[in-house]
Amino acid sequence: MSQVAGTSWNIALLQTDIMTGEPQRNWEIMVRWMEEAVAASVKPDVIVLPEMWNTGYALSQIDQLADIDGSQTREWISAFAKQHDIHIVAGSIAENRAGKVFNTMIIFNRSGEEVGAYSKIHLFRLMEEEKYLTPGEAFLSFELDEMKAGASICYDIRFPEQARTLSLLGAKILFVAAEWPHPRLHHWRTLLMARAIENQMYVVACNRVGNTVSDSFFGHSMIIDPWGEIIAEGSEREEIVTARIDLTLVDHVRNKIQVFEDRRPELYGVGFGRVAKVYP
Ligand SMILES: O=C(O)CCC(=O)C(=O)O
Repeated sequence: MSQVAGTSWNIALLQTDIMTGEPQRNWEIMVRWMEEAVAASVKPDVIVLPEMWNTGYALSQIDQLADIDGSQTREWISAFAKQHDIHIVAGSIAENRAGKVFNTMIIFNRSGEEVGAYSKIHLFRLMEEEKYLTPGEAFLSFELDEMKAGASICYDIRFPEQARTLSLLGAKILFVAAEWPHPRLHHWRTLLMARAIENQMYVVACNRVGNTVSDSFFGHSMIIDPWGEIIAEGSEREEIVTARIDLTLVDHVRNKIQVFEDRRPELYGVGFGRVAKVYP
């Protein structure tokens, strides 16, 4: 049974494998995982899916495989959220909008209403995303149970400006969908912890597992509290990673160490900061 809306949530991260280039099969697999998550003895308030779970990194065929306007995904996920009375941060999907393909996270509330959509703004050149995908142009802050949250996709977490901007807009929790591969596990864990500590917010990150011809994805989905403590972490296999989070902890941490009051934005940013001395 859900606790008081907006203060305490049970989270379930669906740390699944993804079949490259098989959207129908991926939907069938994902719906089984979602059904397993909602049937658990502790029913989740929020379930989170990984990045590009409809197609995987089938980039050379992505314009044919991407969901047109995300309409099929929207119909399916909205119906599931409403039927099961849960919020769904639907990872991200390849979405074809007027012939351009975006890597888009879509979020639905318990009533099945879409409360936000965010297209990845930082495309990852190491996987040639910029050759096949179009970047989004805006951050996304959204609300679930009147609690402000922010959206982030994989490579985005290397850019602290995004999470900082979202927390300045009021976000108390950052949802991250990822397909983050070996050998950069150390980066994944460190960056997620840093985003939680510096912004004094929950970071809830779902990463896929499994292999493609070129990459091996390590899972290690994580739920990190605003002190930077890891309260749940996945293995390298398919599983549902769960934890209960108390969102009132965010205000407690922000009152204890007043990072947001102590910021000096007038000194930040190249061209804005005053450099006292330059050596040599
Ligand atoms: O930044 C990284 O090391 C991984 C990023 C990534 O795999 C992605 O954005 O898809």
